[in-house]
This record gives sequence, C-alpha cells and structure tokens, in this order.
Amino acid sequence: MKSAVLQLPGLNRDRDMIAALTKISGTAPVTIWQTETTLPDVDLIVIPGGFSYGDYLRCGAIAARMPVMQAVKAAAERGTKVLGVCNGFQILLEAGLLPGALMRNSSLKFVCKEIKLEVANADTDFTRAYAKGQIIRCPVAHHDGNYFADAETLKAIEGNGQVVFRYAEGTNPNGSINDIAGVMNEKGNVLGMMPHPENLIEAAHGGNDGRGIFASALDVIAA
Ligand SMILES: NC(=O)CC[C@H](N)C(=O)O
Repeated sequence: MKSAVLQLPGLNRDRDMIAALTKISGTAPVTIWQTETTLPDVDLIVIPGGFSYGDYLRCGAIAARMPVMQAVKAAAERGTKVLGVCNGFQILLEAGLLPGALMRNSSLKFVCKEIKLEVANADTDFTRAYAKGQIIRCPVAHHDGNYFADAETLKAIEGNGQVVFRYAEGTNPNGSINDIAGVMNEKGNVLGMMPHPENLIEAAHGGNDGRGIFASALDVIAA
C-alpha cells in the first residue's frame, strides 16, 4: 500500500509520521506540499500533528482552506483513506471531512502525557489489528482537544459506530464529550484522532500499542 504525508508550515510531527509509516510498511511515504492540487496515487493520506500556520484563527482553520485540501477532499470522496492526527484531526474537522469540533481543553492548559484509549470500534480500516474494547496506551500533546458535537450529531455518530476511540479509565485529558478521542466519517475511510499513535510504535518508544492503526490502514501484519 502506498501512503503520503501532508507537510504544511508549522506542522512538526511530519518526520515522526514519515518514520512510522516507513518502518511499518517498509516503504517511505510520498510527501505533499500545501500548494499541490494534484495528489500522487496513494491508498492512504496522513495529515500529521503540529501547529499549522501557527494555530492562527483556530487550530486547523487556515490549513483547511489551502488548495491542497480540495485535492484531499476529492481523494476522500473517491475512497482514499485519510488519517488525521492531532492538528491533522483539527484540519479534517475544519475542512468539513469529519463531524463535530475541537475546542480548548477544559483545563485551559496544554496537556502532554500518556493516556489510555479504548478501541470503541475495531471493525474499521484503521483498527482491525485490535479487538473491540481493547485498551491501548497512547501519548497526547495538545491545547485544543476538547471534542464537541451537538446532540443530533452525537446521536448519529454514536449510532453509526463512528466513534472509533475513547479515552479510557478516567484518562480523558481535555473534557471531550462522551470521552471521544477519535471519530471517522460515515463511509469509514476518514479517521481523525487526537492522540499520537506514531509516537508509540517500537521498543525505543517504550511500547508499540500505536502500531496497529498504521498496520490496519496499510494492510500489513502488526508486528
Ligand atoms: N500536537 C498537535 O498536533 C497540537 C495540535 C494543536 N496545535 C493543539 O495544540 O491543540
């Protein structure tokens, strides 16, 4: 499976993401720059974390309006898998590719720590390496991770199994409604998540609980 990583000014997790994808798939992802309007032919596009355009206006708001996002939207409509992590999740929400919004953490503080995630839906292209209900470790690092959706949207995403990850065991670091840490679109090919699985993929990271997300999306065996 071929993958690509979006690179935008201010993103800072792109190298970690490229390293994770390369290690897990054995092939380096292609990189995509903000001005590109024609994307390479890949199976998975990843929008990594960071502070695109300095988080001005709202996290992800400027990035979502760059030409490249029209191309990402078109690819998602054609069925290409799209994964957004942290700022990538914020960008996907601002671009309208996912439901809901991410607000300031309820503590009003930047949180950088390890939390626990429950795999709420293991029947997805991004989580089939896990079992439903499995608890995995994962780091978070953000100030705007407080997921919110109105009652109608919440009912729909809960009912459709679009909530893919929840913060487990009282580890919700940001006040997200229903402990939501990751959501996908109705079609199931676009996933956004606040935690950083690319930073927990090998022994040198202190564990590999995040590996299954990439192994699932890239269709390789999780080792
Ligand atoms: N690590 C990240 O991607 C941070 C996302 C965003 N800039 C925030 O702080 O909420």
